[in-house]
Amino acid sequence: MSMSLHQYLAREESLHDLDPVLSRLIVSVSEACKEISFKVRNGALAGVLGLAGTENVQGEDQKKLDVISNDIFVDAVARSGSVCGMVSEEIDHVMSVPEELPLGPYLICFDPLDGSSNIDINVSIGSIFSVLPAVRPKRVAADEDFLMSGRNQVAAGYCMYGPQTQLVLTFGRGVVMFTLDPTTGTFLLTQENVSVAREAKEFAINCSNMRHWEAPVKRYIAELLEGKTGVRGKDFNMRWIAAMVAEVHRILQRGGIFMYPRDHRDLSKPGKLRLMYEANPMAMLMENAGGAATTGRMPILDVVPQKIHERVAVFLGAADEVELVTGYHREADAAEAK
Ligand SMILES: O=P(O)(O)OC[C@H]1O[C@](O)(COP(=O)(O)O)[C@@H](O)[C@@H]1O
Ligand SMILES: [Mg+2]
Ligand SMILES: [Mg+2]
Repeated sequence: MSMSLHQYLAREESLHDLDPVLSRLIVSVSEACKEISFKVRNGALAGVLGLAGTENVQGEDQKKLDVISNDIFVDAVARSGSVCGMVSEEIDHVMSVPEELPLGPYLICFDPLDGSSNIDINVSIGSIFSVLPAVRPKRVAADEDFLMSGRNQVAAGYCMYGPQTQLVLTFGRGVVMFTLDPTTGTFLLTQENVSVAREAKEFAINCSNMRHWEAPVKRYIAELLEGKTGVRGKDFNMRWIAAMVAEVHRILQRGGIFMYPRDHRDLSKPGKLRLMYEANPMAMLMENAGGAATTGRMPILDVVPQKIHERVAVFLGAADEVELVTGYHREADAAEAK
């Protein structure tokens, strides 16, 4: 009989002094994910497909499920009594906890629904979360409270709504996976010690942006595409699910590298993905699974954000591949500096 999420958290509390308040936050997140999962499963029957008719702070069209998932997350987390501030992809400002609810010592950042373009086509989507310590817990949270590097994360994870609903979690002591038992509504531990091999034979990148990439990315991908006949001397396969959660999940299960590089279209945007609720939690999971995660120039977890919705270039997965493409950036930058 597998261990439930509650039993796992109790074990962590006794073995590793996991803060019970942090446990409670994770339980609240898991409850939010369960509720989102039920809505996703029912799709059109629950009236959750299609556009909401609004835009988020990133100027993206919000889907109904983006808005619904955000509301579910905000409500569950605020009521947990474990946080004193929330940042969501869908809300431009930092959210404080309402007066009538208790405050806790943590901050949470989340992407309530990742892979939005997959919602209406019944392909895997997910939710991503990152937990930070609040330096000074206070009733009115401010942007500055959140502006610390991802190294400070005390927990991170995602929930994937695919053929199965799976919750993947790290407290900085390895990566564990839970699968939602749909008959009992319980998350059960299905994998411990998740690890990513150093080598890879699969890569994921949106090749339609190739003409906009920087030279080191073009070089790296060209070499992968040359396969056995090129400098790499082996063939690589390619995948693109268009949901970071699903790409990361595949890498945690069978290896590979995922990339969303910056490009030359809008130099004010250092990438598409957002640091605080997409890149940081996935980077913490990768490093805890023995993989790596960089911006092409530095470890993602060392980036100190200037703003809560900051974007960043992402290269994550198999350590050897991430090191190689990061080295290509280093070489290109050094040549340019000469
Ligand atoms: O449109 P593209 O280039 O395929 O981008 C897909 C990427 O955008 C994202 O969907 C962005 O996340 P949101 O859906 O939360 O905005 C990533 O999950 C994914 O990797
Ligand atoms: Mg996302
Ligand atoms: Mg999203």
